[in-house]
Amino acid sequence: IQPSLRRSPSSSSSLIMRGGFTKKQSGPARPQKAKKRLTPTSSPDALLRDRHMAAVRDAISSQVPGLLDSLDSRGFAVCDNFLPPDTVLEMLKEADSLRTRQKMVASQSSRWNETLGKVERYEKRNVLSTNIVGGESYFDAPRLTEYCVTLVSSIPALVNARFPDVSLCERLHTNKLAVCLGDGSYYDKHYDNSGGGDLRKLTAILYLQDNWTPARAGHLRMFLPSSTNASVDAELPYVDIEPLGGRLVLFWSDIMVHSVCESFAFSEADHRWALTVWLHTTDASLIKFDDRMEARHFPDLGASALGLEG
Ligand SMILES: O=C(O)CCC(=O)C(=O)O
Ligand SMILES: [Fe+2]
Repeated sequence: IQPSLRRSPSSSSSLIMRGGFTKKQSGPARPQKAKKRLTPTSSPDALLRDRHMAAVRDAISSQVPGLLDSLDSRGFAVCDNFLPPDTVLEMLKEADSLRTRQKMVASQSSRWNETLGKVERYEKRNVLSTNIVGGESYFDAPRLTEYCVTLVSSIPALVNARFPDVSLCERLHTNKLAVCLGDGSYYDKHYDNSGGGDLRKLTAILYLQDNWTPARAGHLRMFLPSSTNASVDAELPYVDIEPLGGRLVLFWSDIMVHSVCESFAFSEADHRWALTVWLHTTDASLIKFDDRMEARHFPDLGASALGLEG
């Protein structure tokens, strides 16, 4: 069975970018050179860049090791105040300026169309997104770009040391900055890894919205891997995670089913912002497919795919 047929809807992130940038481009240095550049220079831009990357690196080295136990036992981990509030606010301002400058587009996803018998693309209602690409676009969103680059250069070593069957790549990643504009916007249940050669292995989401309140809702609903002896009809257990600004959520892209609950915005300040970085594995054979979980969460899809392929 083609895994790609069995994964729907999946989140979209077609663009693969390198962790670092080439010399010609104006973004931050390649990871291995970043240290050298931390020495103060006279350029205010370079100082801001180095300070921000150092803050993200510090957050990773101090927080991520403590998240690995939870990642191991539950498939996901949550870290509050991953970055200092003023850093998150700076990133939020940058993100919102991408929105107001109309650099974000209607976010797409894919789902199984039973009638057509194929996976179809569709626009998520009231959700805009963009990819952070660096290079010439670095100055559109310098702090967001530096955040993505630093994650991909610093997280893999920590995760790989703990999980030998993960092999995260320190160079390639995909990312997405997304904003839910409210009015009940939501994401259907999905796996991030959409199969068919998708190398995404670890999802890291940083929420940016300020002063979240329960009325805004928009929880990330994380379905828990069920025990092997649970009956097929048993309730699917889940945890609802509030999208609090500064909160980092890590989970396995290939095995964790999740959705985003309806969110509401009473003003533009209430928009729900998420910056997602997907870390890739270097070895496609390490992507896991749990047929049982897929059948339980997507029974129609599983039957269709089986029918098609069989
Ligand atoms: O924003 C979130 O909480 C999750 C988003 C998500 O599931 C995705 O982009 O694939
Ligand atoms: Fe997702």
